[in-house]
Amino acid sequence: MFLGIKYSFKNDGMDRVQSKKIVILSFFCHNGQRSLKRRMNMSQEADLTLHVRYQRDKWNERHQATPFSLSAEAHVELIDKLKISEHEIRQVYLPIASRFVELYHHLQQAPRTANIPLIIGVAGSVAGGKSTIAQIFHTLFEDSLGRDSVTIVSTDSFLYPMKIMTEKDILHRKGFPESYDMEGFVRLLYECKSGFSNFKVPIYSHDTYDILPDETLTFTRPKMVIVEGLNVLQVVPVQLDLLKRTSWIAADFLDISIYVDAEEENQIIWYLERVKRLWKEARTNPHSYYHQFTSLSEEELLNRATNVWNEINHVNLHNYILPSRERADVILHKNGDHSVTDIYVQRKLRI
Ligand SMILES: Nc1ncnc2c1ncn2[C@@H]1O[C@H](COP(=O)(O)OP(=O)(O)OP(=O)(O)O)[C@@H](O)[C@H]1O
Ligand SMILES: CC(C)(CO)[C@@H](O)C(=O)NCCC(=O)O
Repeated sequence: MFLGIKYSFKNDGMDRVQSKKIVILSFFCHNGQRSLKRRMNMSQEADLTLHVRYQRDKWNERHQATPFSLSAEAHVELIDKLKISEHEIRQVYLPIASRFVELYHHLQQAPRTANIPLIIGVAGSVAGGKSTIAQIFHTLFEDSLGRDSVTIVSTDSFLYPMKIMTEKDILHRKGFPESYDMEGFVRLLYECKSGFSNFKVPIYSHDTYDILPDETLTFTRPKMVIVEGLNVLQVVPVQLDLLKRTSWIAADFLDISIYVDAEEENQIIWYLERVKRLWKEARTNPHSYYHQFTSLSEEELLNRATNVWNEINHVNLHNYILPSRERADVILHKNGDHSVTDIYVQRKLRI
């Protein structure tokens, strides 16, 4: 095992990031800029000039004067249910969410973009916190735009079912580009941006480790769509039936993208915590993929999961996920306790 990481690995609190490409609204820029180069190795430096880094205290100074409201329902959802601190919501997520909502309203005013959903991509590592951050934004957006106006789609919905992955002999590459129906995913984004009304996507379950055979997510006329997944910013060109001459990637259809970043040591801890939770729940659920491991001791389970991380998720992180980070408009770097320490924003205005 090249990492040799044990479950007891502690967060060392270090942060690092790099990046590239265009962005958003003026409020993100100027204050608190600092070169990232000091923190990067040589091979990454070429891309660093495209992002501006805001350390958390600078970010807070910048946004503390702006009044942001949070309804009682959103408060319950975020603070009581998701267990995100009010501090974190007010200081980090609300300022970003309110600008995305402004952008949505702005686009609604132009006939060309009216009634077309805003699509926000959330990328990052396995167990890095993508779906939690997608959930935070979902709650904040619906607080402004109304209930059932925002949909989260996970790209895991486009993983090939386990049966097909077994036939193709790619189970050991689950989460790698070839394990997804990328054409299906990109087609969904294309249809959202073309003004289609009704959508239907498969559902993936971490419990069964597979696509659920009889369930689908349906949604109609969303105002915003949050697509979260480790491959949202990857360059996997596909051709669509209606637009045969051009190759498309998912990022072609995103209005804004966020990369959720953290030290790998922390990601492994979060991953192992999730595996342990699924394993405990599997004791009373024979349908769970983790039921087959309930005879293992906790140490055996965590050793097995560490191997899975090292052999699959670590390789995926370094070969395919991290190389897409530079493409993100906003990079949120999290500490071991999930608090955001740095916000990196692309300099170029996208829209
Ligand atoms: N901001 C946060 N505050 C507290 N806990 C969090 C936060 N973000 C994530 N977590 C915890 O970290 C773990 C992984 O988070 P999450 O499921 O959101 O990751 P993910 O990137 O969507 O994973 P995957 O893509 O593999 O499904 C979960 O146990 C979640 O509860
Ligand atoms: C479903 C994905 C690909 C992403 O969420 C991931 O959780 C996964 O299952 N990776 C394969 C290796 C593993 O963690 O079991």
